[in-house]
Amino acid sequence: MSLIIKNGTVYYQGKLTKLDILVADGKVKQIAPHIVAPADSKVYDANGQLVTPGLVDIHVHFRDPGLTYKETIATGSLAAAHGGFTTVCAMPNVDPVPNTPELLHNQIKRNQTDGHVKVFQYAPITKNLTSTDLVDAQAMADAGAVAFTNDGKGVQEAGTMYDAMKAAKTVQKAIVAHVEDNSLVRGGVMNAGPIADKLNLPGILSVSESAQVARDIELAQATGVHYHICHISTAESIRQVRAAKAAGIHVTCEVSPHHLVLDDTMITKDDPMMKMNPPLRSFADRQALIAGLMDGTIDCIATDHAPHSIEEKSGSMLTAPFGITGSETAFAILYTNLVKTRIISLEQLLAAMTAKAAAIFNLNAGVLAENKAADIAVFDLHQEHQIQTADFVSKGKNSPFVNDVVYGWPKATFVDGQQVQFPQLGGQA
Ligand SMILES: NC(=O)N[C@@H](CC(=O)O)C(=O)O
Ligand SMILES: [Zn+2]
Ligand SMILES: [Zn+2]
Repeated sequence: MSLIIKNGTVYYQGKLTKLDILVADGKVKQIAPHIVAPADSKVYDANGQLVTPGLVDIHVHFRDPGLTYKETIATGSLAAAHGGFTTVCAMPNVDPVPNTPELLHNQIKRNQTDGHVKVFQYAPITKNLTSTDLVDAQAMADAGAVAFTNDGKGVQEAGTMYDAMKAAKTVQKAIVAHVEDNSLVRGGVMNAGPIADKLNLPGILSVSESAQVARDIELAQATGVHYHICHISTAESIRQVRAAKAAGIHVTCEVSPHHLVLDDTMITKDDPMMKMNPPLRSFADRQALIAGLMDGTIDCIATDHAPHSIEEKSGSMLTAPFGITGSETAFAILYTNLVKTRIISLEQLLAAMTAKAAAIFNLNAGVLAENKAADIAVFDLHQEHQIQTADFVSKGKNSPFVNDVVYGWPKATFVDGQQVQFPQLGGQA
């Protein structure tokens, strides 16, 4: 049976246009104004709504296996779909870490069987993420790794990073870096500066990120690897990426929604929901991130969806784990805070969450086109929505955006032409 998504404002070929989309056999068959639907078609009326390619998130944590009380592949991928994402890349900081091609292969199979969206899998750079023992890059690439990352931990030694980059370059995969020099973190729980001082909380120096960015850009130039920076957060890091790109070094980077809309001036008390790694930086850093997104220094937006239990995220920032959820709130938070306020255009936001995100690893996603998979998301830009923890299908309720009033709440998500159902919410309106 075919499906027709009618009367939506469709993000197609970089523009927003009133179009219909005809779907059959899981694929987009036609995109045009006023399509006459085959008689037996199901009709989804998207009148007044935004219709986009399924969003692409190259940075999520599913905690499965090992920490499934926080999230599973099933719940995390359902949360992704609930946020309008149809393609994600899952981080390897699970337990056990997929250190071997066998474990990675098994993880990829489980992503396919349990996933409600298309889940690509990262391999670690080094065994158990903290050792200096490199994984077998060729075997991991053959097993299907999308790229290599130790996300959650910085690679501390330049020599380890250099060897990892050489190996990744040989198998034509990217090194995806959580940039953090442990010797500059100093037990901090939020950004170092006047706000941390006022709250009497230990600060994380912003050079803990940018010093390693500087090192890695040098190493990327020397090895020729594709070097991708996770959740970039400081003005100094942005300045270095901008210069590296101008010099023709193959560097890309992502920014998380929370670093674009929150900064440390908004931390008014010891609040674990405001604790994430990297920390919310200064107002000036946040302005530099927005400028970097606008001028293309930042390639894409990725949520860093990092679910934790409510018990873990209660109490003090001194003891709570780093990380917040992001899949379900990303689009609405960014639309409300950056597009409705006319800081960036809707087209810019959508490019950074679809085609530009997919392009980083050449994923076949993020673009609506005839004969491509019918991975589609629908958002309501007009209706107000107050975010509630009860909205979340993720096991993680650790969001600093609860109670925020937003626009752009997701209405429907289609994966290969099938509308994803959200049983915990009793289906979506
Ligand atoms: N971002 C976070 O604060 N936490 C992430 C790890 C990471 O992305 O570095 C996690 O796995 O919880
Ligand atoms: Zn990280
Ligand atoms: Zn992460």
